[in-house]
Amino acid sequence: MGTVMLGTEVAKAMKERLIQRTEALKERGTEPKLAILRVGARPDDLSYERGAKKRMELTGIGCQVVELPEDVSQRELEESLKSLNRDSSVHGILVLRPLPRHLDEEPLTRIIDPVKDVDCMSPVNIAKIFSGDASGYAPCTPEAVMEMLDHYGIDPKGKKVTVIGRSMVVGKPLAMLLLGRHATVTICHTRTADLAATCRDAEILVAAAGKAKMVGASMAGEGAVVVDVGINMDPEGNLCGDVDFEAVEPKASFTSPVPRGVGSVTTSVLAQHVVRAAETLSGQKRV
Ligand SMILES: Nc1nc(=O)c2c([nH]1)NC[C@@H]1CN(c3ccc(C(=O)N[C@@H](CCC(=O)O)C(=O)O)cc3)C=[N+]21
Repeated sequence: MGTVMLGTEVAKAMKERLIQRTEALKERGTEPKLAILRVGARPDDLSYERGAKKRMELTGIGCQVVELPEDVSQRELEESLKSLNRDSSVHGILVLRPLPRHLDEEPLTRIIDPVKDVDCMSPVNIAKIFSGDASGYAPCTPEAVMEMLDHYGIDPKGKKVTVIGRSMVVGKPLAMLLLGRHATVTICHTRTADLAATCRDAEILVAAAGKAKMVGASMAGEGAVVVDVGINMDPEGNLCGDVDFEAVEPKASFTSPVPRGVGSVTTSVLAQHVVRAAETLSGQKRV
């Protein structure tokens, strides 16, 4: 029986540090604030927004929601983002994605101020993550995986790590963050020849494929660390991960569940990025 890695433990450890930084900002006259830009009302967006608002409140960070109608025009959406860029009371901007199909995300990635881009939409931040420039912001979910590994004392250095999934939101940035910590990273995807063997060979396995319970016991090595990043709905409509937790947990040394795993750390990383942006924008850069 290994250790179950709970997001609440990680979030609790991060919270105290974040409150101190937020208080220090307020003492110097800066009220850190996140703006969430939402188009329409997708259940996934609303769920994340609720968690983000609650987390900001717990850490003393302001949170403003800008809700635009589902049929908003591209021009209006871009104008809305530009006004958040210009608003000096806003330090972090989160554009909930994916956007409705009639909208083009690409121009937004170039409009958003990279210093306020706390969820890594901008090519500037993507390039920084690629080049290992710590002044950039990684997407919150991959950074939540790193926070979880650190909290449980799992050092990726020199470890064989397999990441299932190569999305720009999780798989690819996560591989870069792991590489930055000297892991030996293999990225698996739909064209990988022998997925099960590649997963079994990993000392740390991260599932970010978006396929409910695709990782069974035959895909986890004995004593491996298994991190589940999946956010799926099972046939009964409950949130579930990419990992079959019951089958894998008995073999693994550490396992993160869904819900109550990485997902519940993501908003703490978001809060950390807003605080860092406020420190940068108010000239109170941390040493
Ligand atoms: N730019 C952008 N970045 C995102 O990161 C992003 C997004 N847009 N759009 C929506 C999706 C969805 N998403 C979730 C993350 C965590 C939980 C989460 O906290 N899940 C809890 C359970 C919550 C529950 O039970 O409802 C858990 O895993 O323990 C949910 C949803 C991030 N998203």
